[in-house]
Amino acid sequence: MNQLSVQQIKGVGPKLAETLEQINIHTVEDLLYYFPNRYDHYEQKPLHELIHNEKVTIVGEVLQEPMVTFYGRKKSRLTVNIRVDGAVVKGVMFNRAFAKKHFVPGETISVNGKWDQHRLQITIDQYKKGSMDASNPISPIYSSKGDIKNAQFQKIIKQIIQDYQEEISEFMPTPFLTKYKLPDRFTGFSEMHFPSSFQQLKHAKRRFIYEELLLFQIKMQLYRKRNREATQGNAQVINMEQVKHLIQQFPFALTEAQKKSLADIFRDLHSPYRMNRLLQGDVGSGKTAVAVISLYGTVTAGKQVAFMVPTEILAEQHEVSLKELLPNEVKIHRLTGSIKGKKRQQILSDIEDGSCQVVIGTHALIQDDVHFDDLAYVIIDEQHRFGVHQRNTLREKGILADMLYMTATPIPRTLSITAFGDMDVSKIDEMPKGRKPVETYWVKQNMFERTVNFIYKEIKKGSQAYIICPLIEESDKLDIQNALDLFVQLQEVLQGKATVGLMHGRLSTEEKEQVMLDFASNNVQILVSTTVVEVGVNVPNATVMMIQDADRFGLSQLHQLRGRVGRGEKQSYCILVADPKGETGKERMRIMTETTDGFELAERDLELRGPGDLFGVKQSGLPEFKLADLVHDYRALETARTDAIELVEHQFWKDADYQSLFDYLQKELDLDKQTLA
Ligand SMILES: Nc1ncnc2c1ncn2[C@@H]1O[C@H](COP(=O)(O)OP(=O)(O)OP(=O)(O)O)[C@@H](O)[C@H]1O
Repeated sequence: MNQLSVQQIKGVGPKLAETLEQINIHTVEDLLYYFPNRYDHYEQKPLHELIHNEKVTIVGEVLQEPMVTFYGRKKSRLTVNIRVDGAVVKGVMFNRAFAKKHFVPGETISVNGKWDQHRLQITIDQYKKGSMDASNPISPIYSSKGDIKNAQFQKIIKQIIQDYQEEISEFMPTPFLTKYKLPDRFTGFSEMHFPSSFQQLKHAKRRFIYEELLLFQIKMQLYRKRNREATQGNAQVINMEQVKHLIQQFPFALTEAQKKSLADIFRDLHSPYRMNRLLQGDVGSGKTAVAVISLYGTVTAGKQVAFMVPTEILAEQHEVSLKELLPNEVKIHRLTGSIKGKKRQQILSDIEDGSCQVVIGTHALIQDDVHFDDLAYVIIDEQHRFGVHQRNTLREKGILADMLYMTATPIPRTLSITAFGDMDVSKIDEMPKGRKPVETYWVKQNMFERTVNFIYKEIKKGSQAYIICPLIEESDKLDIQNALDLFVQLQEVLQGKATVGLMHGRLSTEEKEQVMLDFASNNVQILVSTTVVEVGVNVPNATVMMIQDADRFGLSQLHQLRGRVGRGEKQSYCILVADPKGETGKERMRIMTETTDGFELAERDLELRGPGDLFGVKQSGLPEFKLADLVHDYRALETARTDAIELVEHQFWKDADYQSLFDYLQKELDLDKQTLA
């Protein structure tokens, strides 16, 4: 039935079909899943029960001809008096002067709009001659994408529900429908589009939310199964003696959590299955150390490693630490977008002939002209910035290497089982010994001088500081302290006392490199920067992180920034400079001063801002659900996941009762039973 094209629907001509195609509706099923984005409620209530400022419906008699006044260019205001229950209500409608003819004195009219109780006035959105259809008071409103009017949508969908009842077959397993008291598919669709009551609408929504999450989770579990089982021949022969030797040479002893993660990774690297693992750990917990040790394993197996990071700064920084930590004979190259010409050619050729064992770089690593000789291990740092799409690019390129994704962003469980449901997870849930929690203070803008004095005192003790600003240059629109201004100002104030550096995204690669080197070697004591230092930058001697206009950042981002300090043994400080106007801004500042636990912050951020903002849904490749909401439908998500795991473990595709579910999934997944068996 989902194959049925919209053109086959009665009343849909080629032109309408084309418009539907433009908004990505090709089949009858697409239309059925095009749920209303809200519902208007035309329930009539007595005047005294109407609530001020709410949308209401009023039915009454038009008292006299409406009055229309014109003002400005093309603007108009229509006023009409309507008699309701013996009272007179004033109806006001803007810029629809043509509607005057529909308001005929003595006739009944129904109007819908915002109610002003004090003036007994309604701002009319919709009107209809005669009484409202009392039999169907809940009316679906579709988002008016394209040129299709709401009434048209209603008509087509009504038609489908009438004509295709037989074809709308159920694919959800009956035991689940019974267990969760969910309506069947046909009832679900008809209640979603034309609810008989809000209660029924609620059940229909529950059904489709669960359906959406269950299908998604089954896909994840199937991917996971397929990845684990269908990619044999990946076993690496690692020289663990050499790896142990490297660990002994490290400047510190590994934490238990690091050791455990390493054990997980080495188990995967040794195994014939392809690793698909997420390494999660709060900022500064020592993920990079784990990555370095594990990649050395692959080097000892005589194979190549690609280490992908989100920014050029990080690529440089990691290159330096890799060269420091790994034995001299390991050949390491850095490949980023800004490396061009002969140098690039040389690097590409070293990668292709296998003489270079470790390549560290940005997206440039997955470009078409990069060919590896024997790539066996890919590490991707700051996972959410690459997202599912790029993960798939690697997969599509036929790269069957073992994969490790690292993220410092503590991912709330709801998100991790959604975005990373197809992966195994290792967590570093312990900080290296001797770390002191960063002390966080929230100060107002007018305390700037005191804060700078504080920073100066820290610098006299030999430490360093970051000052982060949201924008590079002054903007007319936003009254934000900007990096350039602040840089100039500080240079003046601290002349002869401290060196100040400036870092932002518009500097050339060489300039950025130089500034970072100067900061890393303490030639620059204060680094004024935009958020380019947000992820991964590691200068353990820095003890102050001051963030200007801190209320403009989300909690997770503030936490990332704060994570740039407190990376050594000295006490570190984070100073949030902000005069937030709204409650959410104030709340964020308070939360930051109360906890340094990344997971708690991420959960709070999710509550305050929603999953889209936290990760930037588009870039992150987080699935965009039609109905399900990752915050509110948390329970349904957990249930769906448990059910999906169970279904896949029990090989539901072999069970006759689950055939329709399998058939439904198969179309999208391109899976056949042989590969699954
Ligand atoms: N076990 C350990 N004991 C002491 N210091 C450690 C340990 N592991 C890592 N470090 C040091 O802690 C700092 C942070 O480590 P690393 O950069 O590996 O963390 P990370 O988790 O990658 O951080 P981020 O997420 O912020 O990039 C580094 O200076 C590193 O040398």
